[in-house]
Amino acid sequence: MAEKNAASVSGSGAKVVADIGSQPGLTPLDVALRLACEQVAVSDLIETRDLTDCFGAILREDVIAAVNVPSVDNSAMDGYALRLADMAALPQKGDVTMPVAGVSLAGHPFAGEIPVGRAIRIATGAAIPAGVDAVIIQENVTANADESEIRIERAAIDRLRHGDNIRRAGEDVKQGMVILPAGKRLRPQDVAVAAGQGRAHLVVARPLRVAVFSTGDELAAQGGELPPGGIYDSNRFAMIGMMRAIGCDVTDLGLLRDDFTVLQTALADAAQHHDVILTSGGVSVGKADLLKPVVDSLGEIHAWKLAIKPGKPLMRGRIGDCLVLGLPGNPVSVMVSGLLYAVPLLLHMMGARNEDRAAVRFPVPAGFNLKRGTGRREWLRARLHRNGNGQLVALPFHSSSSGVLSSMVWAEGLIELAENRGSVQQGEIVEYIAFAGLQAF
Ligand SMILES: Nc1nc2c(c(=O)[nH]1)N[C@H]1C(S)=C(S)[C@@H](COP(=O)(O)OP(=O)(O)OC[C@H]3O[C@@H](n4cnc5c(N)ncnc54)[C@H](O)[C@@H]3O)O[C@H]1N2
Ligand code: MOO
Repeated sequence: MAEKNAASVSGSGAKVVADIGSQPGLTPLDVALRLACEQVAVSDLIETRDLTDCFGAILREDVIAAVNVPSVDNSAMDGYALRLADMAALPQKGDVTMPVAGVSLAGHPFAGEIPVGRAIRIATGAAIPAGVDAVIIQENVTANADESEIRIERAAIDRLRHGDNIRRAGEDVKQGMVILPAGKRLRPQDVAVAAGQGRAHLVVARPLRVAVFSTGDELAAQGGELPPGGIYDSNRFAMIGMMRAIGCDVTDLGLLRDDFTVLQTALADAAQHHDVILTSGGVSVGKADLLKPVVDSLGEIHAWKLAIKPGKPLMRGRIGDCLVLGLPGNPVSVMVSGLLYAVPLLLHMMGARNEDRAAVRFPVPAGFNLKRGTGRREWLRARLHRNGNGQLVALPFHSSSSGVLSSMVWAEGLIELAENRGSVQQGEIVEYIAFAGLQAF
């Protein structure tokens, strides 16, 4: 029956039915993210920032080149600017000598046209005088003591071609072109290219205000005693780190007990002052898993349970205008669902372009065997390893438990196994996602 294989996700009155293959009740990640991006609006909050504060921000304007870069033809090397016609007029055998008519330095151009039969001493970045066809590097030239005359090696003359060592105006950036499109997450080179246009400010997304807290009666705060059976809260730090890495303005709301009223009061208050609430724990089906009923009592639940491993019980809801993301409590689940669901969704809210969210993924042979059923997309904590034949293979951590946070410390990336992927045999190709390619690392 079609119903059995369909996940139904309701939100804002909309009912969406997704085909989820062999995991009834679970929504595949791609579907869940697409629905979330449709239902959660791109924030219209933008701000103008000094260039030096723009690193990592999401650009919210198209940056159009105001000037050509370089602004004029200039020399790529230190040497001598020449006319090719003069070279042709010289004796065609042996080294040649030529008088030097002047100097062109960066910021101090030679005025006027190059005189016939003469060279101009030129520095890297200096404007090419009118009439010049090529620059010969100084290593191929010997100047006399007062640099009034040069001797040019024959081999260098024979090699010289029109345009040699000349960088043309607009060769790098042409005036009028979109040099940075809106939605780009600004890396050092992006900010630098804007600086090259003389821009002192850019319009970027205002950081989302994200409230973060961990839930669970077993949790203890750092610096305090660890009660019997207790566990120090680690998830909050993983969440804060991931949110800061994508430029969010994070409020650390600490630990909350598994108590309906405590959670309700804290969430209601946080929703007033934040764009997003990000929590860990309490989203599964246990007696103390109160997050869903609490969010339901204050707003709406839009999605629950994804066809992913780890991270299955992830919840998305809303309290007023505040997005609520309830990540599952297991420490690896927090990180994996945070990196692959929360981070892309929040980047979408800040206006990031799709392409910028693509992780660095590449196919690698498996260096392992794995028995596996199908249904959920799964990520194994992994590393790349060069085997005895010099071949790069992906190796998973020895435990796939979502409680083993140290596996994330060991790992340098994730092996992704698609929903319909069966068992893996050594040597078969698997998808590897490098942490370095994920936005929050
Ligand atoms: N009967 C079922 N039980 C469970 C299911 C299920 O479908 N049926 N799903 C499992 C999956 S998958 C996950 S993931 C967990 C998630 O449950 P919760 O979100 O309710 O998380 P908790 O129960 O609160 O905690 C799970 C685990 O993680 C530890 N934890 C929690 N918070 C932190 C923290 N801040 N720092 C460090 N460690 C934390 C907690 O002590 C638990 O060990 O549910 C499964 N159960
Ligand atoms: O997300 Mo749960 O961690 O699939 O174990």
